[in-house]
Amino acid sequence: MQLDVDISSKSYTSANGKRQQVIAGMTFTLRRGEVGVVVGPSGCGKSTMLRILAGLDSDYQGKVSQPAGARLAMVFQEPRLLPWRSVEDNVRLAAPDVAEDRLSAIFAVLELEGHRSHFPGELSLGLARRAALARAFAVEPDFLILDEPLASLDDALAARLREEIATLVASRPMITLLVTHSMDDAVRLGDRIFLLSSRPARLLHTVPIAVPRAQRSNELIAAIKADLARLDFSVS
Ligand SMILES: Nc1ncnc2c1ncn2[C@@H]1O[C@H](COP(=O)(O)OP(=O)(O)OP(=O)(O)O)[C@@H](O)[C@H]1O
Repeated sequence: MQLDVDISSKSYTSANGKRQQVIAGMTFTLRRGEVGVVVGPSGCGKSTMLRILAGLDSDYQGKVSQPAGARLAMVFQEPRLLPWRSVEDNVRLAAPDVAEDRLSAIFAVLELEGHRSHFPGELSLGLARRAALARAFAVEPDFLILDEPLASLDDALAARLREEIATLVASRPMITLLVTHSMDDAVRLGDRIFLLSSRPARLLHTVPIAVPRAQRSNELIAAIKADLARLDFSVS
């Protein structure tokens, strides 16, 4: 089971009728069990790429082969929860067949047990993100897409949520693709890092990280980040 991506071009037509190219070339493969992390400057076309990979946008040049029969879950930048449903109902509606013990395990990992009956309007951004993640994992996806799941959280909460994502990713073999602005998140979570250029996005470097996630010491992470800093690449 693998995801094959070969996008040669993607353009939008703006309100004034001008065509704007957003993606200029991206070819990569992700296999089952792998976490791919996409890093690129703001506005370069990352969310656009994720929408294409999720099958939400077919207006591009190239070819994307999702794994046959793969169940997809996507967590958007803004947690899209149904406001009139509790956290637990949001999850159950997306995953009506989820087993009780699996549901409890997911809520426990994400520290949501005490929030099952809360409504989205009562949640902080961090909690809402975790609820959206719980919903994605309850679906038991084969292909998981996460669009900046740790953005605008404070450092301590982002670090905890990153650990929680790593635990969940380890709990089932799937293809995971995550977008982030943080090289630290990329090096801590990724098996392969895809570094994109500014708009129109082009894949500049693919950086594999061979050491298993659980064995990455702070020293190793710092060394990999130092190596990455030597590449011709900037996220700003
Ligand atoms: N539906 C659309 N119609 C026209 N232009 C769009 C549309 N969606 C995105 N764009 C433009 O495409 C470019 C890339 O947007 P996209 O959201 O993919 O970037 P991004 O890398 O995810 O940005 P960020 O890091 O800020 O989240 C931007 O210039 C944006 O304005």
